[in-house]
Amino acid sequence: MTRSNIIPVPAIPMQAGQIQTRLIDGKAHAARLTAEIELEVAQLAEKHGIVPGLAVVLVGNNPASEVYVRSKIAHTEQVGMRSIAHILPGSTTQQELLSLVADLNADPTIHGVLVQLPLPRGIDAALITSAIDPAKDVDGLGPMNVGLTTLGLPGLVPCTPLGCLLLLRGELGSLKGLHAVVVGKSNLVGRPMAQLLLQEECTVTVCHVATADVGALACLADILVVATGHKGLVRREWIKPGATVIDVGINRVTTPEGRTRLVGDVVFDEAMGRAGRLTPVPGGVGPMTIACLLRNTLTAAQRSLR
Ligand SMILES: Nc1nc(=O)c2c([nH]1)NC[C@@H]1CN(c3ccc(C(=O)N[C@@H](CCC(=O)O)C(=O)O)cc3)C=[N+]21
Repeated sequence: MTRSNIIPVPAIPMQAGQIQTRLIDGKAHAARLTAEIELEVAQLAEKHGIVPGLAVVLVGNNPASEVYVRSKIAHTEQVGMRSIAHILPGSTTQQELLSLVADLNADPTIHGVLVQLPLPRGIDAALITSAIDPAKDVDGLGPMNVGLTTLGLPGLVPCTPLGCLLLLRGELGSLKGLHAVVVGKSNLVGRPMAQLLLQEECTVTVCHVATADVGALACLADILVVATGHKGLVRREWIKPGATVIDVGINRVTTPEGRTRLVGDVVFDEAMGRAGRLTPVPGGVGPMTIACLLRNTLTAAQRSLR
């Protein structure tokens, strides 16, 4: 028997157990951002008589989407902007949706257009996002804004990745030279996130569903951004001791008591004491997504003056 069999060598360095994980307070970061936005909205009204208008389009009845849309509308009004909800039945055709988007594009009182995803079967999401005027594409998901973001040029940046970036900058300052691992390659989060981190001069690794050993790459990350929608994916061993972990996952689970609650993609209890900083779910990325939507709507309204 070798010595290591008698005295078990801990898989984790001893100090790792002593790490004090700092929770990243997304609500507090979002509140600061929102206060700035509120001020600029007031200035825009005073100097130019403009009230930023956001149109939120929801097709079909997805209970989770309805909650987000209500929340978006409430926040928009809190900062003094106007929001217009278009709630359409699940039977809406692609043509009907395209024609609504065309009307919103032509409406000078609307500065931002957001079509909530996912869309019902039979509607091509890429076609719809492409139809939104790039100047009003506050989700930043259309080809023009995706291109601008990728080139590092000023356009409209997708809200969730922008929110994650602002959290990272706020917590860490410069991200230059850090190794960022992004898990997930969705158009909504993973891909734009990787582009923004590249812009910050991070070394970026993108892992996805076909990656052979995600854990082996994840544990090299100084910054680990997880956006897969798989609860329990990220275990303790996947996290480099002291790393900053951004959990974008939102998964609804039912507790043994029959209540529903939200969990992320990271096993929270295992990340505590291992990560240096960690975003909770809820209260992490979610509030920043909403704040960034308001930021983008304000930006679109400000640019409409030029
Ligand atoms: N075109 C489009 N743009 C989106 O930005 C978009 C979308 N489609 N489809 C769905 C996802 C999801 N999403 C969230 C926004 C806020 C919270 C949020 O505020 N979450 C709170 C908790 C909310 C709760 O308790 O249910 C939190 O994490 O603290 C969550 C999720 C935007 N999305």
